[in-house]
Amino acid sequence: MDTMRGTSIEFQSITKSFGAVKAVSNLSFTVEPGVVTGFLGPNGAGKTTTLRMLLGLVRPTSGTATFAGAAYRDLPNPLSTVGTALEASSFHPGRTARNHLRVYAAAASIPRERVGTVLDLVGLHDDADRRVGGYSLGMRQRLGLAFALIGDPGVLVLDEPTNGLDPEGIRWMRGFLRARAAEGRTVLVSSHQLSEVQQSVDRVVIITRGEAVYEGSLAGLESGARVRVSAVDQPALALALIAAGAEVHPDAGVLVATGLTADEVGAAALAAGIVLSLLAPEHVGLEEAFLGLVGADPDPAAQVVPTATEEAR
Ligand SMILES: Nc1ncnc2c1ncn2[C@@H]1O[C@H](COP(=O)(O)OP(=O)(O)OP(=O)(O)O)[C@@H](O)[C@H]1O
Repeated sequence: MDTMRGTSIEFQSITKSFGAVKAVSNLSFTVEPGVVTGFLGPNGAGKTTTLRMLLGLVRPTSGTATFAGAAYRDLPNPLSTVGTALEASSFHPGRTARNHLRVYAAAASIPRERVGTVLDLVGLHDDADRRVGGYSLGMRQRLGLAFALIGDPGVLVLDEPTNGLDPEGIRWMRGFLRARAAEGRTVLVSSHQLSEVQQSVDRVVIITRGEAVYEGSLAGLESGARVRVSAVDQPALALALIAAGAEVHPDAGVLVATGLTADEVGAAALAAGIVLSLLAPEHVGLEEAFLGLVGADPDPAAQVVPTATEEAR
């Protein structure tokens, strides 16, 4: 089904400082329609600030965030172009989901029938006439999605939609996001936990401390990992790999190179006339690759005493 074509989202050198705090620093990436893009980073990385700039809620210090070239405030029909999930806490506990949505639809001149359609879409049909105060967190998240969809927008921008969901809720969200992307919509979803979105997303943009550290497929995140390599003349090998753009550190008598594929490591050694005695790409799990990028150590014991490099960051 390709009934709805979302626009692309473009972030160009977007930067936001709050006084001395640089929340987002020179961030550039594009989000395409038809796929789910994960926007990942640890707490405080700058995800919410970036999304708020996109939605015109925070003014960038510099740079732009646009929908096919138009800033949010310049969209002729924002609700039918971009849907955003409201914070679960912003619902009035004494009112029903249907009532919330009807008020919202009326205010935006959206036909009343659309309320039933979105309640069905998010699976809240049977609970639509209950007070929101009695809703579980998962039901509130679904209500947030119903709001996002009310104007039938081509773009969905969702801040941490899986936050606090149980595994069943996460599984449901995965199917929901994938279905919206399969309809041709642009889906951008933020999370601080890779594991919560890894089966929902096609592409990821990873930021930490306001800066992008990875943009691409999940497979690329996993494979762009580490290569164990060795030669008789280890110092010459290290120099050749560093010159080719790798980061290199010794480990158990061999070198561990990051930033190059095994093929690139082999080619760099060959070009320098170095005969290798070992060339082994190392399998790194997704979570470990993610944590490696965002600066956390997957081994909790290793976090107790920060290393010199961590302190220097
Ligand atoms: N209004 C503000 N005033 C001052 N500092 C702010 C403001 N909003 C965000 N920050 C700071 O900017 C940085 C990025 O925050 P942001 O909320 O964008 O991160 P995040 O990636 O969304 O984190 P989380 O996953 O915890 O929501 C943090 O250091 C935060 O303290």
